[in-house]
Amino acid sequence: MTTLYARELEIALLAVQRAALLTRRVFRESAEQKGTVSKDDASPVTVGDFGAQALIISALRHNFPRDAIVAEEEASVLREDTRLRDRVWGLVRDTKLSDIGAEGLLGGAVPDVDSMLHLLDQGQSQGGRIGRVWTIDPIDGTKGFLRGGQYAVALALLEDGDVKVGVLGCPNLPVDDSAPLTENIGLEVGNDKGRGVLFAAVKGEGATSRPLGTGTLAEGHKIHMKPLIDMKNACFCESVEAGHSNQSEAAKIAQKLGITKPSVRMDSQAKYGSIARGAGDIYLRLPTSKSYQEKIWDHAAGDLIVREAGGLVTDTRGNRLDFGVGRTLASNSGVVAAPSAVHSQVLDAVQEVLGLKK
Ligand SMILES: Nc1ncnc2c1ncn2[C@@H]1O[C@H](COP(=O)(O)O)[C@@H](O)[C@H]1OP(=O)(O)O
Ligand SMILES: [Mg+2]
Ligand SMILES: [Mg+2]
Ligand SMILES: [Mg+2]
Repeated sequence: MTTLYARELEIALLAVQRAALLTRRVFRESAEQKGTVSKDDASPVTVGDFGAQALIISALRHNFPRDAIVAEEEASVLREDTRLRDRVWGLVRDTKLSDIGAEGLLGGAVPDVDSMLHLLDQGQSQGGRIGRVWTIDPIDGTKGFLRGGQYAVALALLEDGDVKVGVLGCPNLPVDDSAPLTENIGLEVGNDKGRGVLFAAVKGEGATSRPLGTGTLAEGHKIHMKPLIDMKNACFCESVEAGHSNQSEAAKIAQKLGITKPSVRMDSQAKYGSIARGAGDIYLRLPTSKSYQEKIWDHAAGDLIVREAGGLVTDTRGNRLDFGVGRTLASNSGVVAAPSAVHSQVLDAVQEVLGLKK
């Protein structure tokens, strides 16, 4: 039974559920209809990212008005492009939870388009090691979202730099925790049957999974990483995008560990959720450049969910991910997530291949 952070967890689950309803509507549209624009760093953002972020911030502002928010997106593009703005507004205005009580807990509808733009800009906190900070990735794995594959709606609460609550909504993962891990690219659009899962964790209270539906929240059930008895049967997950994680180094590490199965490539923090429920075993994220700093919203929820399911998450140097240094994981490099019992063995192989051994 959840005792600490019960209210934060409930609001986070409902906020992610509502945002995921919005993203699902956009997911069904063709690539052109997703309203994709390119950001300054050349990464894509869609009407789904903007709409989901506005809904989540609205729920947080209603319930926790004093907390800081670190979110990926902001409204400047929408202030210039009124057509895009109006499409986002249409989605935000029309997306509600069917459970009226739950919708009320989130504070109900965003009143108008200007409030929506104002909400979208409320995620620019610099983060840091003091106080309560929510971090939001409204669509994690936008490239997967555009490709018709995996993506996640991610929300986490940090307190003094430590992750206390994490929720991941994965609309395209199988509901069934024991379903085999597949790449799921080019999913049949409009057929959500058997798909959609909400992962959650509270520090010290374990990790759960439940169906991500449209109605009243289902009860969560505990999930655990799979005990890895024989490394050669391990299933490891990595990014689809070769630019996000070094796939050739990952292959060398797998070989060193004696892993015989090919890696499963999927976008987003769906990888963290998948290993937390034992559908996969190991998640490696290996830097492709010295200059890229991982963002806290790309890892906070997944990090806690994996650790609460019996895993260990470090960077390639063996340090825990430090969410207290700002909007990025500036003091970390890459990610190594594995069941606690084998993490040091995996880290050893990672460090040998990357030449990090002293
Ligand atoms: N060079 C990079 N290295 C690692 N991750 C990156 C890089 N560029 C973008 N990302 C981020 O990786 C995340 C997706 O990871 P994955 O490939 O595992 O699904 C996205 O949030 C994406 O950010 P963005 O949202 O700005 O596109
Ligand atoms: Mg992301
Ligand atoms: Mg994103
Ligand atoms: Mg992005």
